[in-house]
Amino acid sequence: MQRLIPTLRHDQVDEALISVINSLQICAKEISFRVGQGELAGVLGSTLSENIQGETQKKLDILSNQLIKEILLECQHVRAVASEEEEGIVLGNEQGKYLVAFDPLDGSSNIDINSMVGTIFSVLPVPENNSGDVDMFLQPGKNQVAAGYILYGPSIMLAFTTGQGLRLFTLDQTVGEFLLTKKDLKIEPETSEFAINMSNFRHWQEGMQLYVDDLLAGTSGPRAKNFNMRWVAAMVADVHRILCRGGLFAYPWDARSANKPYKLRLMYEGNPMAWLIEQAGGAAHSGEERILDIQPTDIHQRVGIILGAKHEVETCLRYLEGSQSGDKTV
Ligand SMILES: O=P(O)(O)OC[C@H]1O[C@](O)(COP(=O)(O)O)[C@@H](O)[C@@H]1O
Ligand SMILES: [Mg+2]
Ligand SMILES: [Mg+2]
Repeated sequence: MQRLIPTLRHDQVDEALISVINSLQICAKEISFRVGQGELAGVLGSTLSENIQGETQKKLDILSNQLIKEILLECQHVRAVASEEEEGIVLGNEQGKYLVAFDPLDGSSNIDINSMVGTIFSVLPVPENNSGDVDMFLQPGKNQVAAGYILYGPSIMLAFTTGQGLRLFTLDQTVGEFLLTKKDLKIEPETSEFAINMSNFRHWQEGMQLYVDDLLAGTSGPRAKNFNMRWVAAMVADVHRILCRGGLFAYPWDARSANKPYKLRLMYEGNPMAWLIEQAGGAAHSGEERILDIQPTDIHQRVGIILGAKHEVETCLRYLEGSQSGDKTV
């Protein structure tokens, strides 16, 4: 089985980018070891602090953030990093060619129940004639040069793309190497499984409510088939399931809080996941536009997310458009 770095060389990926990816691979091994040690490593539980987004930080959020930041900033090719757990960007080498945005620990609420969590990352090129500041990061997701996630589950997996298809690697813990276990992965355009936090139903737009109502109606409803539901509450794990067996994932607009109508973040959740899904032949949309086309205005900006099986995403979008145009008969 092929190791991660030789597959990148085979694909003729730029050596500087390979070096950034190698640093991310080191981070994955460090974090997975601590996740695996759990209570023994003293990493469970919350801290007294909140991140910039007002969310209580878990010990593992802080530790993972610290590890990734330190390891990436040691890489001479990293110009700056942006993290869910950092208010501003953190500068690295002025000559670095790449920017890395990351969610150090995704699915934080799963930490204390020994369930799946992950790390999500997105690598962008440093734009020419840049300000040297946060503006460098404000590029649409279609500019990404590498993106992926590490899933800390029963086995440690890396889903990864540089735009040459989607590959899955599994960490061989006996030798400490990520080995290629699936290449050119594709998602079926049709599905009969969806993932959404149903407890938010009453807060959604009418189109989303109508869409989910029709999924639940099964064979007796207009979709004329039964749909199954899954929700791991860690985007990494829900997206991983979709890559493995198809499905639709949505964290849509909701009306719970006027100044926070979306939960998930564009730069280090939406963009990397959208690219992985598109590379696998799926679709990723905000409800208003293709996620990868969104021009960010803030490194922590939030976004609606509807992604997965291409035809199912298109069907969901027709319900959203239909209800906005007053046509309820989608
Ligand atoms: O608590 P909810 O509504 O189920 O939300 C779960 C979602 O929130 C997240 O945990 C947010 O990510 P963080 O854990 O990195 O803040 C996603 O991974 C997941 O899809
Ligand atoms: Mg997250
Ligand atoms: Mg997180």
